[in-house]
Amino acid sequence: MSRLNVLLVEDCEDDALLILRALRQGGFEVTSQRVQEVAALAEALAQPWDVVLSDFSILGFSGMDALLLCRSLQSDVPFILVSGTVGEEMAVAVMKAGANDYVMKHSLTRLAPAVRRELDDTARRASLRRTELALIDSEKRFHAFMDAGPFVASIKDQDCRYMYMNKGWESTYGADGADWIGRLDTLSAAQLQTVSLVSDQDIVASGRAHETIQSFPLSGSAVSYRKTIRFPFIGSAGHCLLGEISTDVTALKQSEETIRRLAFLDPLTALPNRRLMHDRLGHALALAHRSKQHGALLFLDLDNFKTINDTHGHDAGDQILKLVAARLCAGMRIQDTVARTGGDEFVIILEKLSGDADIAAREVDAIGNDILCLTSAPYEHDGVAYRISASIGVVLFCGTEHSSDELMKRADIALYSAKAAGRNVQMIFDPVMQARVALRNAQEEDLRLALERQHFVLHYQPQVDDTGTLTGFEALLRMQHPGKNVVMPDAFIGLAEETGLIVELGYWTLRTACEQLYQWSKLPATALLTVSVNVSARQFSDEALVERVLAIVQQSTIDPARLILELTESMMLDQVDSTVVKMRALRRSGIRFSLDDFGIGFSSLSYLKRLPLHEIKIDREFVNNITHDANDAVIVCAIIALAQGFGLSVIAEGVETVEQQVFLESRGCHRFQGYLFGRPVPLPLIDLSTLTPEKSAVTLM
Ligand SMILES: Nc1nc2c(ncn2[C@@H]2O[C@H](COP(=O)(O)OP(=O)(O)OP(=O)(O)O)[C@@H](O)[C@H]2O)c(=O)[nH]1
Repeated sequence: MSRLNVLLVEDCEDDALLILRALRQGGFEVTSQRVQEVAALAEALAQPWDVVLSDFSILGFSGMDALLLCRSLQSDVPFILVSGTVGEEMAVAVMKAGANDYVMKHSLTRLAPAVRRELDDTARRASLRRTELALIDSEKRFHAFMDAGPFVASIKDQDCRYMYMNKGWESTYGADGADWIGRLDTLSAAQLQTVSLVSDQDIVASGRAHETIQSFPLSGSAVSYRKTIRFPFIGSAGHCLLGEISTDVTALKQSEETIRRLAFLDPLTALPNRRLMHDRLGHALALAHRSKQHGALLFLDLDNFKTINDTHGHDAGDQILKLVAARLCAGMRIQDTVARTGGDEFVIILEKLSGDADIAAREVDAIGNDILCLTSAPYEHDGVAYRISASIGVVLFCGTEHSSDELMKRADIALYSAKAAGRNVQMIFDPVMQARVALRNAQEEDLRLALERQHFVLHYQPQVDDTGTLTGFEALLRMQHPGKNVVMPDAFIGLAEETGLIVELGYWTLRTACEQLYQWSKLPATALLTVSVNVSARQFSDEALVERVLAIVQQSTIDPARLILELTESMMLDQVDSTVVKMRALRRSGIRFSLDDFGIGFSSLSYLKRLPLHEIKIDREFVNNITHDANDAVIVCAIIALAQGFGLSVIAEGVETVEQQVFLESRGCHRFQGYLFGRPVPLPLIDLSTLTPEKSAVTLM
């Protein structure tokens, strides 16, 4: 039994009972309300009903009135006219006005089936309506989504004609979508190829998705990049449709490009960096192997580039590096690689040289000379002219006999030789070079170990005044491996300078000398002795020099006035200003300075004026000859007069004979150092036992 909630518009109670009975007999479990006035009908229609059954002639209003009221208040409820009197014509009019059916009172057996049918129809209509609404809603959502997203979308039919496009499509292509519905795309096969696309027809035929990154100019702006996914799918009619979604990946592509640049290009010159150079070298080796042609690897390093930075600033240095890079690129062939691998280092890879080694060497030689010429031509930046040269190390290759690492090592060795040969030259690698470098490396290692294992000692050479009184010592560095002979500085200082080890060696010397000075300071007889220590140019240019020297002096608790640092003239050449600043800072603490080897270098009176010196040391070269070379004698006299003029102390080194001493004394030099008074000797050989505070006298054993 199905439930039925009936609104009965009937003024005859008997008829109403008959109608309800017919419904129950027809299988309904009926609940009902009967109305017979318009007001009551309107009130009843405020509630939902399954069906409205209405007589046609009711007291005071007609079935037509009931129908119209019903439609205005509940448009969808089934309305069935149940009447005994209405004529055919009226019945048709009522049906046209929206009644669902018409049943005569004398054939009420029709009523229940008519009601059931109407209930079914109403349910179907409601379901259809719901589907329709859902569809409208879904379509609205689809459009809202497709138009709001940052992408371009379109759908084409099985003939590849446009069926749909979103707002993104319209704005990207600047076209009205409506004009394109039903049309085909107009890109030719060649155009499709240039943007790596296959035709719509091919995609439909293959049934496979196609994906690509497209780059094309858009709306006059720079190049934009779009990723396009085109995929076939089956539409409602079983046809294969084509969907296309493109997203703007410009920013992504730009980021990728930036990452690529950072990873492989040198940011200053935009040349390939070391990593990319390595990769290109690998390819060049493979090519040389296949083609049996030679290639060459050139390491180029600018000469004394540091001077440009120091004199004109880092920015000017950068500009010169860029100009050098531009010249190198302009001077090379298209197949060659120019890379920047570090500060002022460039690498050039030459490919496709001759298969004959001699000819290839001549080719490289010519190219290398061209590079030397083009790099050494003057540069101009900001109205200033710059000159710089380069040194080049070259290694030839053919095939993959040597790894790229080995080739780079060899080019580096050749470059080192070019630098050692005086710069502004190119050197082609040869095995003798390699042996020399191996030897040098071994010596460097030896030096490093010697420093680490404390295989250095200080020898002390006395300095005396004209009464023969010991005034102090010069501390002199020697290398001494256990059980071996003493090695003089000439054998290792050059290498120590080159490798930078001289700096640490210098601090070691200073520390050791200060410790000794402290030992002497504890005894009254030796308390006034001074110690002179040589400081190399490289050490003096150490940023931390002042700090470290003061720390050593402080730690050893010596009187700084007993320490004399010996500088050479040559170190004034490049960096007078910074040297003066450092000297003054140390001078303030009491440390004194002696100018070593005076007279042999580029002595300038202006140094003597500017430097906070305490003493000038006359070089042994002049002292040696003073008794038999008139020129040297004149120079020595001038140096002594100069020192006196500037109020500086003067000491002569290399004094070996009494004649020399007498000469010097007669000219006003009263302090001496030389074999006449004592050779440099290790500490245990110095006997200070006879010294008294009044008159120092040193006996050398
Ligand atoms: N302006 C600038 N200088 C740099 C850059 N990278 C490194 N340098 C400097 O380049 C110089 C390279 O010096 P080196 O090659 O060791 O020495 P050099 O003065 O060229 O002398 P030689 O090579 O021995 O002839 C150093 O002073 C670095 O500080 C850079 O990107 N810009």
